[in-house]
Amino acid sequence: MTNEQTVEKPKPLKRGMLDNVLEQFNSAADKIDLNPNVRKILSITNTEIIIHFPVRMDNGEVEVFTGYRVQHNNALGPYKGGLRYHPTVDIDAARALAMWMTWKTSLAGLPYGGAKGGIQIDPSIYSKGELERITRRFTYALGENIGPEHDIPAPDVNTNDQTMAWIADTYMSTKSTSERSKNQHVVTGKPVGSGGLEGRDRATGYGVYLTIKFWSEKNNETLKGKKFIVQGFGNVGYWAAHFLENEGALLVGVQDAFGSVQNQKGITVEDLFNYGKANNGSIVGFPEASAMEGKDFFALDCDICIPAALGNQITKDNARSIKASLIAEGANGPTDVEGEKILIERGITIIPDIMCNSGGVIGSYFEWLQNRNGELWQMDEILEKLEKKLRTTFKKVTAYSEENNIDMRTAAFSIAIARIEKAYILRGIFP
Ligand SMILES: NC(=O)C1=CN([C@@H]2O[C@H](COP(=O)(O)OP(=O)(O)OC[C@H]3O[C@@H](n4cnc5c(N)ncnc54)[C@H](OP(=O)(O)O)[C@@H]3O)[C@@H](O)[C@H]2O)C=CC1
Ligand SMILES: O=C(O)CCC(=O)C(=O)O
Repeated sequence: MTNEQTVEKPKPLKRGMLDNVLEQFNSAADKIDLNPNVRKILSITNTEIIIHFPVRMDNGEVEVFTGYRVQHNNALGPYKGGLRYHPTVDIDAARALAMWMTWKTSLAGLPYGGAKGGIQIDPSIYSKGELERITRRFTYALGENIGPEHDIPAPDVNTNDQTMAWIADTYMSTKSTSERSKNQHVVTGKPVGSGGLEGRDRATGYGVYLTIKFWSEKNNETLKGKKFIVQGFGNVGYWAAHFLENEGALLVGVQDAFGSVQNQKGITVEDLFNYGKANNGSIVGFPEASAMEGKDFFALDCDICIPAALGNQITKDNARSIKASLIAEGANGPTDVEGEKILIERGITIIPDIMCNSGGVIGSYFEWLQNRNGELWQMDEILEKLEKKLRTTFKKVTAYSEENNIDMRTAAFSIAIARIEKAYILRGIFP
């Protein structure tokens, strides 16, 4: 008798965001023949912080949370990037998102490097008081790993101006009285009444809209009457939809974490926003639209598709069914490498995340400067400056893409990486 054992077959490894960002990086690095030493440095993160910290809950019990901050690279300036509160936050997600920040800040010509972090948590199950204590404890535990001239967090998924105000307050309270106000720019995305920038709330979505507008102008098209869908109706998705609607485009489908709705005759952005506010943040049941299966969402009939939620949403499983001719990546890493290959084969244009959603970090830079210089900027001048900066980047990326006959993502990565390479070489470290 043989002693048979059931051998479990190894499960296929699921491609993660880190695989994607590294593949995107390597593909651009090959194209520009990146200095091999710089390639080694940029392939890995500089610092990775994992913190387990205890917080007392409303019921008196103590829960231990896990927070992350990954600092990828700071060759061009202090680390910069958001904090995400979501169950999917882990070390690999933080690494990938930190790398995207490095390319994003470099591409935008900002004096920053890249970082990202957050807490592995479903914030919807905690009270506001608990979230405040969690945020303050996390900030305290991060200590001098963040700082206004060292690493400057900002909002991301499930964090907002209130979260940033708690972080700023906690961080500043660790300084001597005379030093406190000098440290306000330890975070950006703060409330306007507390060191925040007019317009930072809409900066990312405004930037998404602008890059779509620039693309239409370049192709002698107008946005009027163009149909668009948005995955994620939070900060980025809502504001992008708001500005597109103002320009005459028609929102025909929205998906959030709870469900998906569609109406080919159009969904009024403000009505959906108000419905969501009154409905615990969910769009489900919105009376001016019909519910639909989430799996069919990206196959909706439309001209423009805006993924503005999480990473890895457009993959080989749904890329063939996409009807839009333009994908504007509001989210970070929404299209995986396999999905992207299919989209490119099909002639679908992608405005890559590191350009498309860079309005947020550009707005953050303005806030940081405002705080640093003791100034107060007005909304009009801020949006104007933002547009100017994004237009410059857009022109550079499209020109590079055309000259080298490559897609916009590879062009954007190439420009971003070359700027960092130049900084290293100018310092004389790697001749
Ligand atoms: N905030 C910023 O300034 C910037 C953000 N980004 C990126 O934009 C994206 C969105 O961020 P932001 O708008 O700030 O985050 P928010 O938390 O404000 O909104 C996130 C939205 O995504 C939805 N969502 C979450 N999970 C899913 C899912 N599985 N399927 C469909 N929808 C889902 C949420 O739905 P629900 O409300 O139901 O949970 C919510 O509508 C992220 O990728 C972020 O990294 C990029 C640059 C800057
Ligand atoms: O505003 C910032 O500093 C960064 C925002 C962010 O996290 C992002 O661009 O992905």
